[in-house]
Amino acid sequence: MKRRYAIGVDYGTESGRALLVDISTGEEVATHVTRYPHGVIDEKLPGTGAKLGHDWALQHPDDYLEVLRRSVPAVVKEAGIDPEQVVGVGIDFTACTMMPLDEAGTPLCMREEWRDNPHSWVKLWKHHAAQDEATRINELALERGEAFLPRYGGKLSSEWMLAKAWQILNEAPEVYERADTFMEAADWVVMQMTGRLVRNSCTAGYKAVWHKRDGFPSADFLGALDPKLASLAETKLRGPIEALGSKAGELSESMARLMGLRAGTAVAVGNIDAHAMVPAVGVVTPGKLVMAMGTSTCHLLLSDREVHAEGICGVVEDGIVPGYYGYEAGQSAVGDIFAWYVEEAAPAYVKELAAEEGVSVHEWLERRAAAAKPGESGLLALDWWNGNRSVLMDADLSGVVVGMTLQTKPEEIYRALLEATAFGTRAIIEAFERGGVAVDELYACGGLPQRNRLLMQIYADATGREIRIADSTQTAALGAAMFGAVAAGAEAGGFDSVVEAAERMARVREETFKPIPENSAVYDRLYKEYRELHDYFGRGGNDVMKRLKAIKRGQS
Ligand SMILES: Nc1ncnc2c1ncn2[C@@H]1O[C@H](COP(=O)(O)OP(=O)(O)O)[C@@H](O)[C@H]1O
Ligand SMILES: O=C(CO)[C@H](O)[C@H](O)COP(=O)(O)O
Repeated sequence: MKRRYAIGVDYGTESGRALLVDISTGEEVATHVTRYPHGVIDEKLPGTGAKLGHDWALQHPDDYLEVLRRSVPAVVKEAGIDPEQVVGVGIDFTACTMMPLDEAGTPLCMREEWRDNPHSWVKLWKHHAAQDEATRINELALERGEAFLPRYGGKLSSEWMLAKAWQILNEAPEVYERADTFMEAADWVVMQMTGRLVRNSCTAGYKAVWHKRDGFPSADFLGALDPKLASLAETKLRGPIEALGSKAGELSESMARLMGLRAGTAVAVGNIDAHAMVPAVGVVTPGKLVMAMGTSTCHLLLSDREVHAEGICGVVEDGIVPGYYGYEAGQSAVGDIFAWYVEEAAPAYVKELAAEEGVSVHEWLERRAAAAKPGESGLLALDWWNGNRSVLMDADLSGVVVGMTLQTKPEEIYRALLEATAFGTRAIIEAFERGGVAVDELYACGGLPQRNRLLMQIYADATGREIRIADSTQTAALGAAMFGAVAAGAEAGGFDSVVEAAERMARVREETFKPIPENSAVYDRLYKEYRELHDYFGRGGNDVMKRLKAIKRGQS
């Protein structure tokens, strides 16, 4: 019998990548990355050059199609296979990455008359300019005792659909009026491939506050925010919501030509990047916390019970693996904090030495930082360079490094930043456990674990837990490919469930990172200090971060 393959397309923050996988072994046969031509649009609008506000982050929808045009044919060509052998395609995406569409499904920013309006563009997950709306949503939901609020740890994020849609209404009512629908980019790309408007239960559940039985927040609640929002759920968020693993449809003739595949190939409903990684590391049962570590980190956990606890970004039934409650928590910047240091703060001499030694600045700093012991630098940092989205859920919080002196070295600051993110993860694990959701094992995947060994050792030491690492460097794309194979179903050469797909296709490395007891002892002490700083700056002990942001925005 001919070998059978599935293609997963992973849409990250800066680029999209396609992965062609043999579905009976999980072998990753070919991969291709396309950087988004417009990247992250956070300073000025393409074309007009109009300046964007603080905390804005947009994208260009055609960049997503560019990934299908370039990367999909490239993996088929590299593998030298017949497109007939590809049984299914799945995609995963950053989320909530949303856009307004017209009746034909065209993003408003792709229409001449709307492209000058920044609100017509795709709002990327890390667009944080809707914090005012998020704060008001949370205040009203708390006041009214809305049942959905506890499922999201007591606070909805400014990154999510309601806050972003409301920001459009507040700042560009004409765009809000003109939008026929608001869609997640994941669903829009699936709609381009299949011609069907199908929303996926994962982004709907985690990012648009949709519940399997209760649906979206009520018209009464939405209308109390603003009467114009009352019909949001049944109008601009309308459309069938289908469970992960479902087939959204089949590849249309025109898209099949563009992607170099067979028309009629099964296409899975979209998924969130981090959530797709869970079955891809073989996690299909409770108690195993999967850390999807890249630009940001998402923490994902399955459980057979629903509890409501601080620190949980969302709990969604069937939201990750059917049959379980899926929990999400997360840190809105991790790799992005290290990138900030390397690009904006590391001194020129570090960059020169790294270049002389032929290593990246990250590697140079990691090597130096690894030579020190925990606590030796006298530094402690908070990991809020892009706000806090678990436990405190507040995009207006910012970064801190305490303990700097004239002797402080760049590699010490770099290490303190790595440690800060590990402490942020420990705070999340403790919040899960306080809430009654067990965390027995840790799994790490995403771009960071295989790039930075010191980081993984620090995580093991700071959490006191052994960490298993994904074997794939493309875990999200592998997970998306699995869902593509499930969308095809066993009859068409795929699988009938994601559990079956995981048995065949998932892999973790033999080597694990184990905590070193003497390091853990020091980190226990540093973590105690971290908690003090965390509560002081994050729970109202000193709101200096918010006041500084207000001054920066020119508010009184
Ligand atoms: N050696 C390294 N150590 C720590 N961070 C790194 C290293 N190399 C790259 N990074 C960070 O990894 C992040 C990208 O992670 P990746 O998983 O590839 O992307 P994404 O999250 O967008 O899918 C960037 O923020 C970058 O700063
Ligand atoms: O919110 C998220 C998932 O719920 C992700 O953090 C977001 O999609 C960005 O992912 P990445 O760090 O891989 O670019």
